[in-house]
Amino acid sequence: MAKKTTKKKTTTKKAKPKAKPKKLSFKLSSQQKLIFGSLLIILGVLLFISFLSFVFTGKEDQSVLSTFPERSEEYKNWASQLGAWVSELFITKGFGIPSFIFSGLLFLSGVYVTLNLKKAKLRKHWIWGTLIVIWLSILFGFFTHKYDLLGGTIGYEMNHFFQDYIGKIGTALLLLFGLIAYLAIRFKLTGDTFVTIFNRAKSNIKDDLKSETSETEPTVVFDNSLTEEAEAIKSAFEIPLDQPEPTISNHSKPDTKVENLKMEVAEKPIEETVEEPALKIEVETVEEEKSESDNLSDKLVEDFGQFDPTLELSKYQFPPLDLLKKYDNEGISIDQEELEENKNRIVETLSNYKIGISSIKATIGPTVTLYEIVPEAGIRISKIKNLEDDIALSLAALGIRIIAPIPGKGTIGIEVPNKNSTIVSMRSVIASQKFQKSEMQLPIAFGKTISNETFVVDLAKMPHMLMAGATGQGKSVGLNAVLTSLLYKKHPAEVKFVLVDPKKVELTLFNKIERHYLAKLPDSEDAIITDNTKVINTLNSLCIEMDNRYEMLKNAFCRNIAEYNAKFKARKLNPNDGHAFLPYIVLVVDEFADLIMTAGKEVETPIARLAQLARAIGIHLIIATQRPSVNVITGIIKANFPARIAFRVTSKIDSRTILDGSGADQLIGRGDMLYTQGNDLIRIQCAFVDTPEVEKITEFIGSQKAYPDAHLLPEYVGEEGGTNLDIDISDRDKLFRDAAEIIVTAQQGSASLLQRKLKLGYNRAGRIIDQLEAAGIVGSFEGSKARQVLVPDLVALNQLLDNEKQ
Ligand SMILES: Nc1ncnc2c1ncn2[C@@H]1O[C@H](COP(=O)(O)OP(=O)(O)OP(=O)(O)O)[C@@H](O)[C@H]1O
Repeated sequence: MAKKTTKKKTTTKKAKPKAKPKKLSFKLSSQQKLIFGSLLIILGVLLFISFLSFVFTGKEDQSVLSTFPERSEEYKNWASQLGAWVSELFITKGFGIPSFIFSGLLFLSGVYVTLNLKKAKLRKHWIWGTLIVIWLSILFGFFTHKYDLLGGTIGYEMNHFFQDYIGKIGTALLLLFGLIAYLAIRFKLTGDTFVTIFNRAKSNIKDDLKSETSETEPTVVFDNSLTEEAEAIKSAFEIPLDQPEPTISNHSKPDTKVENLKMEVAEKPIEETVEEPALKIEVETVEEEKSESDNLSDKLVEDFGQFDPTLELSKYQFPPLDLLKKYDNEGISIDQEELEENKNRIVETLSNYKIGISSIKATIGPTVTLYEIVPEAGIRISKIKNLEDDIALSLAALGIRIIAPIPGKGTIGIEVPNKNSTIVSMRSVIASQKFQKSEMQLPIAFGKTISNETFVVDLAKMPHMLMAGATGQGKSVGLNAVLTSLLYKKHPAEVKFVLVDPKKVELTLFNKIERHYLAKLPDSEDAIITDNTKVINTLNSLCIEMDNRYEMLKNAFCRNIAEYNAKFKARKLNPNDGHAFLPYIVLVVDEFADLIMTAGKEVETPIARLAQLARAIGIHLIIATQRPSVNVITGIIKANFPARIAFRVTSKIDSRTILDGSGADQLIGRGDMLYTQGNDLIRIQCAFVDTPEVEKITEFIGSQKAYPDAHLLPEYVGEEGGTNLDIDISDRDKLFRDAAEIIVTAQQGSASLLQRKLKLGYNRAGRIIDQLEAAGIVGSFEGSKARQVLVPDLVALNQLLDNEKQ
């Protein structure tokens, strides 16, 4: 049995690669490459011959060309009818003489295919070759005044086209620009290169001049008919030679003419030093080019670009904003009368308790207005905090919350619900710049804050979220807002959802995007999990996925999924070594209380494990519950879910369970919520997204091309052992003895009793019953009746179990 499980577990790990859909590729064998390559070479040569002969015989063939294909006609072209016809097409009707380049490209393609060289380079040759043909054709067309072989019809016509719009000079300049652009891109020429070339030319000219002067000097020196000036030059040259250390008297002697000449001579060595740096610059550029193509991954990126995970669904279109509804009463309207009335009442109530106010300010939000007051000096904050109920009474309003003091400000806040609340539409938050321009990994647009700002948070940073609220207060709408935000921002390749919906109706709409965005177990039919027993398998499968991902991260020397994916995109990780692009996985559980009630520890343990460890590898949990009681949100779960959202709850205790403080009980419902990520509480009006809107979005996505299947999670074989009665003692469940005691004490052999008492899932309880049957503690299965208990009391049970050990 033990062996069986390990075997199955190893298959589960291997099952992962199955999830990757294979890419379709068209590959030729080596023989096929040789055949295809040589065909291209021959075609290239034939094309060249046809073109060449067309230059000489083209005119003679003109008369018969119109009759093609006529077998009886005689053609002068060396490649006969086809040759003449193709040449006419390329040269006369096409690009003229530059068409020769096409024959060269065809030949080159043959060589590339035969020798199996890099296709990316060949592609470059074709692109550049074609551009050169066009450019040359226009250039030749520039100099001809009628259709001819040089530039072809295209060259001639394009020239006229340009000249009609920008004139002859404009066309010439355009051609020059084409040449410069080509040189700059193809040969990586820069302004510096021209400076270097210019400097080199300059120094060459100077060298020439220098040698010229040195050639003329001897004639001056040794000429017998020396003029006075030449004599002076001679003496000037001679001074340093005769006297290595010239004295001042020597310099003072010569006349001004000699001095001038001396200056010229002295300038020469200075000019020579200027030449050197120009040479140095040249050497440096050469070095740079050499060191570029060392790294394999850089080369791969250069040839194929960065890895694009969205390539398989490259035509995928994100849902447009129009699918979301616009509401009439969206904008905030200021009701001056209401503001004044509330202000007066607040001031009045406080003054009744002898609390003076030095200033008051109002910030109007979509559902609530915040009155910020600064009390007079010497007033205790706790005194105001205790007046919550009195202020609520005087304002005759529900949902009054006092924040004393407002963190980061020296004021006290009193939140009063507006008489007419405005709807925060999903459309308005999705369309906001804050959301659209966010660089977050998993951005969520929740709604608007009290100061009417769009509230966007990153789920990846949270990293898990707990959501609670009494029924009908906006939890499901909140979950839909989260999912909609991600659908508007993330490509199907980047994020996958695991949806658990015990209520069976809340998330069904997302079935339509199963093959785009959902993840499921390999052999399950529906991607959305509604059956509690399947949840346990899925959670355990996510734990395996987590372990697998950690292994991949470890092998890639990465600390988190963002680093890993960046490395994978830069082609630094080889898919043949088991690496793959990792999408984020978001697990959404719509009713957690129900799960805990039916499966207890079996659900709690993997959830806690995922919550503790999964943040780095991109698995994030969102758990919602109607009943935020301590046996649902246990200490271990709470500790690992720093981000909490509370919709309205019915009691202060519930509010404390979810937020570690009161406040959620004072909300007004309909999407009014409090958000905390550890410290401050932020009051937000959740964006409203209705079912028809979600339906439209999922339909829009669902109608597009999808992956062949939902994203498959690793297979998990649970502890369902079947009814094997020879169960080994060592294989027994850890809770076997506890279960036996419960059954014997109650004298009732039912699995549901164990489920309740031990908080077990159905599968595990059933398996323990099987083990109890094998041990002879309970009788065999009797249909709907409970099994018979064969051991009368605990003493007998202890005896039986002790005997087994011997
Ligand atoms: N953000 C919102 N803005 C305006 N109205 C809202 C908002 N959220 C919820 N509502 C209103 O409250 C109703 C109930 O919301 P929702 O179905 O989300 O509650 P729930 O907490 O999921 O309830 P249950 O637990 O019973 O499913 C909605 O039909 C809608 O009319």
